[in-house]
Amino acid sequence: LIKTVTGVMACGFLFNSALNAQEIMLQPRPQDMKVIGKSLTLPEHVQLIGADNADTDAVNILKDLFAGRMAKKGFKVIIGEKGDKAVKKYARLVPQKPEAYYLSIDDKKLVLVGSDERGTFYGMQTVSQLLKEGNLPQINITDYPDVRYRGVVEGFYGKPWSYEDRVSQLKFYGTNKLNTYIYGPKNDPFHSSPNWRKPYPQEEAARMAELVKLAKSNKVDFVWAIHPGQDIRWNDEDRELLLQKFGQMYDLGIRSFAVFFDDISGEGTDPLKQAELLNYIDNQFVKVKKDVTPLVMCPTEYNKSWANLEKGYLRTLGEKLNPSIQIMWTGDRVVADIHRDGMDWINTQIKRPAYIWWNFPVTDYVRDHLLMGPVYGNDTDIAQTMSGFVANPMEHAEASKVAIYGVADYTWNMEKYDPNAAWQGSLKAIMPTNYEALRVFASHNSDLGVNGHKYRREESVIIKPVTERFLTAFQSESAYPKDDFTTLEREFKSIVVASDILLRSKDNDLLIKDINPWIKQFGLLGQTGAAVMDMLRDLETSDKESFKLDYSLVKELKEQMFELDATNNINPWQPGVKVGSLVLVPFVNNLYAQATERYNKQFGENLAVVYDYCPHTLLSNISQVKSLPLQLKEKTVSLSPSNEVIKADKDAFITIQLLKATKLRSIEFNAGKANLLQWGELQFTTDGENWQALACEQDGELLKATMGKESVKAVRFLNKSGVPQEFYLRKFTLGL
Ligand SMILES: CC1=[NH+][C@H]2[C@@H](O1)O[C@H](CO)[C@@H](O)[C@@H]2O
Repeated sequence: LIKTVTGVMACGFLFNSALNAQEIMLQPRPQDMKVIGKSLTLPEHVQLIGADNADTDAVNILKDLFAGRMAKKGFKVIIGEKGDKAVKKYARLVPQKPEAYYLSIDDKKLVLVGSDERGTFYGMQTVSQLLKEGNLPQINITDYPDVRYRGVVEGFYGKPWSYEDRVSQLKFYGTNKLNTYIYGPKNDPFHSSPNWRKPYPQEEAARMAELVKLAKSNKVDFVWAIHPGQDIRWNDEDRELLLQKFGQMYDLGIRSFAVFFDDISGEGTDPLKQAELLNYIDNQFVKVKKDVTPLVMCPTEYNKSWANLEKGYLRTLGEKLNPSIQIMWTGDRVVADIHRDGMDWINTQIKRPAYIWWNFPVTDYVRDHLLMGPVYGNDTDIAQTMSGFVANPMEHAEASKVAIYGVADYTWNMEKYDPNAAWQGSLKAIMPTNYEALRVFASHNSDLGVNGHKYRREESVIIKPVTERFLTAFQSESAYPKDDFTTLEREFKSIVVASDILLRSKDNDLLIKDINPWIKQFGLLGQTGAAVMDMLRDLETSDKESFKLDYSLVKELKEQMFELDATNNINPWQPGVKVGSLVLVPFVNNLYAQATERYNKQFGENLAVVYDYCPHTLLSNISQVKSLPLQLKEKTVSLSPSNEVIKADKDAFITIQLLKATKLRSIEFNAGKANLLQWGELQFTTDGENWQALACEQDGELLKATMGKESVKAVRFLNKSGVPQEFYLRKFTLGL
């Protein structure tokens, strides 16, 4: 033993057990990594070489990592960018690509060479991850990003992120090698019409300048976007006002700019005018300033389902826009995964690689849901077809990190992207201690529910087949498999435990505070499910008394869930707090109803059988509308509003049809247009056949029908102008 220890001590290190490449999980996954020897303990003394010329942010991280170990002589740490003298010997090993690096660690030295400053910084992020275990693997890494611009576009409707949110985000991007943050919150009045013309108030401007500085030290381009299209006038005055605003943002430190023309109607949608304005900005501002990155724009036709090829909007932009201007694209639809054929199509139209705006995990059209599942569904052989890939997140910043982490892995090394590995890594990153509780929560909160974009995600993947098999068995009166019963019961109990742990977790206060209502709702769902399983056990043992108790408990818990849903996250779009909506909630509701029916039959009782679903129907011939969900509350049925511009052809209609004719308390409709009644009409029918106009009073853009005494079977809004119309679907609500 002595000999062995003496042997390894010879080179001044204690060798730990050799890690093999698989055990070393790095985020994002590097392009090429080779373990070349056993891990080393941290050297006592570290001798820095090249630090004066190397990237400052990288050197700062290095000094933190090896704090207290700096010395004149010792383990060599050689750091620099290609071209620096200190790393001359290794320069040829660094890939000739932006943000690339070469990292080599052996028992004598650590060498880190960046193809540029970002490369060195990213290499240092990797060193920081390698040191996490408190030792140094002997390793060779050659690494670089697949996609040029990678990150996030804060481009959603709803409550913009807070300053604290953004600070946490920018640091997260630095750690995960994301280099782009596009600031474009739809509800920031100084981003969008009409106040895009105005400078930020002093206080807000100062905060923005702070964020820009933080972005810089995390190697993130802070891209400030403007959204002028809804009221821009194509004249010199507005053009100069826009340049002035960019100038003010430049003075705050902004060096990257974007112009969004999405979700607008009217004059601002003219592609020729848009191109002229953008080229003017490019020539008079971007090219003149010299330190500003290429201009980014979001087109009005930002997805293939809205492309009007005869009008040639996209082709015009492709032909007219300066080649360096990046054109954003959400894919085949507003919310869609990105595929090769779609990329080939758009790149041909716009004569450049598209800059992807991926509308995930944004939930501004399903605000009652959280999307915390894996990032998956995008092709992994399309890195060369895009210039950028930014994700549009939820208004819940911390919760969005699950998806952002996945996007960081996907865009850095696309071919080797593994959705599940990235998903687990993200959960560990945002909640290191209570990872398991968060995994349970996130695995059942990943689908959107029924929505206008028809975009769905997997949810409760492991337990889904068990619930289906179990329910089928129960319905067919055959004995359900005992181990399925146990599996389900355990799942519901693990949900209760996970919820309790998360509510008290100290891992990530921002996250727990932000999604608190969903965690509470999740705990109630777990309790409800466990109580329904108890009802089944009572049926098995013919224990009437216990059954009635468990039945009442479930009824009470469901009312608590309803109450929590009705009093949290209230908003005019999709209010409330939904959890496990794809698999667990329908399963629990169905089983509860079926067990009650079984009980009534078995004991000749008549406990109320409650099914939860919306019995009313939405009918429409507008493709953007017909898949929207109806929301049923105690006293109202509403159509889920939409953020986009609705294009309604002549004779377009939107109908809410009730299960049976009912006297209505109120009918309200808001299309975001004051001139609505010039081209549209609110109508009702008592028999589903004959329609009559509703007398309405107009309060701004809101239409309120005066109610008659008839029982109404359906209400519809009709475009009776004989020509296509554009409007917003802000509200369509019937008071029952
Ligand atoms: C490019 C684009 N603009 C809109 C649209 O996509 O839909 C997103 C999801 O609703 C919304 O957040 C965004 O502001």
